[in-house]
Amino acid sequence: MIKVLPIQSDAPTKKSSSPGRLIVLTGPSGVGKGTLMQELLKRHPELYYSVSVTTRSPRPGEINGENYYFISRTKFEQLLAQGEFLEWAEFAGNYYGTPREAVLNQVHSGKLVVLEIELQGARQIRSEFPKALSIFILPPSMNELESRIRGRAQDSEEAIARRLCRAEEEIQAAEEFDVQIVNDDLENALNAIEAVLFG
Ligand SMILES: Nc1ncnc2c1ncn2[C@@H]1O[C@H](COP(=O)(O)OP(=O)(O)OP(=O)(O)O)[C@@H](O)[C@H]1O
Ligand SMILES: Nc1nc2c(ncn2[C@@H]2O[C@H](COP(=O)(O)O)[C@@H](O)[C@H]2O)c(=O)[nH]1
Repeated sequence: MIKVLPIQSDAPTKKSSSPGRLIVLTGPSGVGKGTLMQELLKRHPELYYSVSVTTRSPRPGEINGENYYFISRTKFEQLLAQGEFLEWAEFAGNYYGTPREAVLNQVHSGKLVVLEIELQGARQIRSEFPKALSIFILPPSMNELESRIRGRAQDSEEAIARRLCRAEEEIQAAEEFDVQIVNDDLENALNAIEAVLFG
């Protein structure tokens, strides 16, 4: 089940005259959001990538504080009760959330802040922060999506099935977002994102 925390309705851009802005990068698991994000950060180090909090176990090579802040469910629920998340969701059996304070501070200081998040969180940000720019990343096909998730070789069969099932649902929602980009050729997709962000 997906649950979303209601968040305050004051959009950060209303509090500052700076050009800071929230950018939402969403799309199904395995579509390549993280890969695109890494490349974007290499090309545009001025972007601020919001490191999420999760109760998922780290995958091999993932670093606490860099890929995610990995915490227990009890700790997540405590932070949630304290209103520490800008948005949060339960996805494939784990909690994920965006740290509120760090993100809003960066937006207020004039940064483009990118949230790489799943559908329910993206919807919540869109509804609470109407000036946020939202980009939905689509796979070239469901077969290609499955082979990317399998190729990553970091999820159990059960997790793969859950992610693919959820992906079907998420793709139906693509049109809700400002821009849709197919991540077929990586370079083309990157160029399309850059065009949207920087004109
Ligand atoms: N354009 C592309 N062509 C081929 N393979 C790609 C492309 N983009 C990403 N991949 C590969 O697909 C796999 C999944 O990518 P990635 O982990 O970035 O997806 P994701 O959307 O961030 O997933 P999640 O939301 O589950 O974190 C990786 O092995 C990555 O190398
Ligand atoms: N709503 C949120 N979704 C998030 C956040 N951080 C990551 N995600 C999304 O979760 C799924 C699964 O991620 P994985 O790393 O376990 O493969 C994926 O779609 C991520 O984009 C968050 O803070 N909030």
